Amino acid sequence: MRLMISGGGTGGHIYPALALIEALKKREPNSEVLYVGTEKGLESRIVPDQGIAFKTIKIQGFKRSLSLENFKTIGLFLKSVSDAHKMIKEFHPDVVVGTGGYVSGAVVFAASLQRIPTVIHEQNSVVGVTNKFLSHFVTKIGISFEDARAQLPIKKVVFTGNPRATQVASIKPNDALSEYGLKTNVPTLLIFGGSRGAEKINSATVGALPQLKQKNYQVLFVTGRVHYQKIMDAINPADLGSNVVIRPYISQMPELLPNFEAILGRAGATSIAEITALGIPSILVPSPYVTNDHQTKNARSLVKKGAAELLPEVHLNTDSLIKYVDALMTDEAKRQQMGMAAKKMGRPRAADDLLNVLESVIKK
Ligand SMILES: CC(=O)N[C@H]1[C@@H](OP(=O)(O)OP(=O)(O)OC[C@H]2O[C@@H](n3ccc(=O)[nH]c3=O)[C@H](O)[C@@H]2O)O[C@H](CO)[C@@H](O)[C@@H]1O
Repeated sequence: MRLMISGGGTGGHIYPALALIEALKKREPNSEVLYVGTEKGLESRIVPDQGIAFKTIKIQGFKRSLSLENFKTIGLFLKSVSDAHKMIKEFHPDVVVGTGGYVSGAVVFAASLQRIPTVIHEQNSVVGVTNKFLSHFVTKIGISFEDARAQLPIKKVVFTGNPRATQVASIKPNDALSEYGLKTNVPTLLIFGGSRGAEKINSATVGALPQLKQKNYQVLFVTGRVHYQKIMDAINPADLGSNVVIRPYISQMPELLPNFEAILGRAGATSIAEITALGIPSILVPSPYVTNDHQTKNARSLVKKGAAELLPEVHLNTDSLIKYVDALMTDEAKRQQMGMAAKKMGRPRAADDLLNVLESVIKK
C-alpha cells in the first residue's frame, strides 16, 4: 500500500495516525508512507523522529468571527491544496488518510479532487470542523464514538475505534518508570493535561505538592512543554518530594502507560482511547475550551459506565485534586472496578479495523 496521511496540530490527531502507520508496517512491511503536516505543528517534532517520511505545507486556521485575516486564510488554503496536489502527483498514493487538524483538510481535499480514495478518522464524539467539511468529499469515515455517526453522511461511516488503542494495548507493564527516577513497586499516578498541558491542572498540582510529598504513592506530573520552565521556576524545592517527578513532555507514553495505577487528566479522545484500551482508572477534567464542550461528552461516556470520575474544571483546585486523588489511590478495590469497566470499553482492534477500511476503498 502507498499511504499518504495527514493529521496535525495536537497529539490527539497525530498519535492515531502514527498508530495506523505502525499497524500498516506490521501487516505490510513493504508499504510506503508519506506524512504531510505543518512546520509549526507538534507533528514536525514527533513524526520525523519515528523514521517516517515527512513533508510540510503551510496552512492557517479560520478565525471564528468575521475578519480580514480569513481572506488571507482562504488564500493560504488554496495554496496549500495546490501544494498537496503536487505532493500527491509525485507520491502516487493508493489512499489518502486524514486524522484531523487544518492540514489534513487541505491534503484530503486535494486528493478527493484527484479522485484518489480518501478516508478520514474522527477521534471525538463531536465531529471536528475539518472532518465535517471533508465528510462531503471522502470515500469512508472511521469513527471512535457512536455519537459521531449521526453528524456525518451515515453510509460512509464505519465504527473502528481509535488506532492508538491497538498500539498501547500491545504493551505489557515494564520497568520504564525507573528511567524517570520513580520506583517500579509503588502505586503511581500520572497527572497530565493532554498533549499541550493544561494550566488549571498544573496550578492545582503545584499547590498540592507539599501534601503529595507525604503520600505513600508516587506521581509523574507532566506539565506540557510550554508551561514547564515557569512551573519549575515557581516551585519551592522544599515542597517537592522524591515521590513526585516533573517532566515537560513524555515522548514514550505507550511504554509508560501500563505502569500507572491511575490517571488524572483531560478527556481528549486519544487519551480516552488509551485509558480504555489498558483499563486504567481515571479522574477526568474535561477542557472547557474545546468545540461544543466535546471533552465533557467524551468523559461522560466513561463516567456512565463507572469507568472514570468527572472533576469539572470549575471545581478543580488543590483541595479537590487531593480529595479525588487520595480517594482513588488509597482504594485498590475501587481502582480495580473502574479499571475493569474502562477495559470493557476499549477497542484493541481499532487499528486493524481502520486498516481494513483503507483496503476496502483501494480495492474499489
Ligand atoms: C485542547 C484541544 O483541542 N484538545 C483536543 C486534542 O487534544 P490532545 O492533543 O491533548 O489529545 P488527546 O488527549 O486526545 O491525546 C493526547 C495524546 O498525546 C499523548 N501525550 C500527551 C502528553 C505527553 O507528554 N506525551 C504524550 O505522548 C497522549 O498519550 C495521547 O496520545 O485532540 C483530541 C483528539 O482529537 C481532542 O479530543 C481534544 O479535545
